[in-house]
Amino acid sequence: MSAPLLEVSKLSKRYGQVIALREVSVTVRAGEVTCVLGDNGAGKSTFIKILSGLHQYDSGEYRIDGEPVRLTSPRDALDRGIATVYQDLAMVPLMAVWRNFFLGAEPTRGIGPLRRFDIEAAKRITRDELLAMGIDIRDVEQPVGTLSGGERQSIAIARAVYFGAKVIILDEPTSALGVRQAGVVLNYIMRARARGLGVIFITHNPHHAYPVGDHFVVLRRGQMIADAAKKDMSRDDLTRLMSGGAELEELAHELDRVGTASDRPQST
Ligand SMILES: Nc1ncnc2c1ncn2[C@@H]1O[C@H](COP(=O)(O)OP(=O)(O)OP(=O)(O)O)[C@@H](O)[C@H]1O
Repeated sequence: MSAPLLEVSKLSKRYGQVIALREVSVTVRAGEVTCVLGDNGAGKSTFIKILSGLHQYDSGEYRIDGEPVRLTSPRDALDRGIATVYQDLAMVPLMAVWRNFFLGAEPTRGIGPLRRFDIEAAKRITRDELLAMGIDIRDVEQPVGTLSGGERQSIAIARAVYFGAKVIILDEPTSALGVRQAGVVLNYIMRARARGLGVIFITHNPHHAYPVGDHFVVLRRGQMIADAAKKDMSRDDLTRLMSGGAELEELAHELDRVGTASDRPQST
């Protein structure tokens, strides 16, 4: 079997006294969706930042195509085919869909001083690429801000695919969306997978993760509390793991609150 596209093993990271990640191991293969689930403070953002080259890890190993790497910037990650689609999507709402698609990487025509942005090519490529992902935008001249959240997420995914990503990391792509729009995005995740990409889907929602995931990793307070292939984990197991986490967090918070209240001097 060929080397996984991306593999981290026993990755740890601390911020001062806070252990944000403790020995986290995740493997991503071509044509697979790996879901990383966790509630607030589980370490999801830290995990994304390390994979995308924004943060360094303290210990463990990070391999891309089997080769150990120490990424120094998001550019470095992109050059190795690791693209991260953040919640804010890095799009300009007032600009047309096609302009956003090519933001910062415009196709040019001609050479030397005659080199110029090839608008027609950009529009055509945008239309074709979106269609290939099953996204039927009526008009690529439409400002991105007029599209639905699900459509915007899908365009960001299509853009990453077009620009050569082998692995896409999706940062809570469905969390701000209603059920229908979330369904739209989950559909594009399946399409990216069908095109042979490795997908890391970060979410706190087991109902969004389960239908599209091949593998599930659950983080709680920086630690892996579950790591299983779909055949070894039912939807109920995953939901239970996540709701258990939320309950525990809430309980800890409540205990802190009660503890603080009982420390206060009693008024007479
Ligand atoms: N720059 C930082 N300095 C200190 N502590 C940090 C920093 N970034 C994150 N942490 C802590 O590390 C832990 C993990 O945080 P992280 O943001 O990765 O979790 P998360 O799963 O993304 O949570 P959320 O869903 O709330 O964003 C938390 O306890 C957080 O307070």
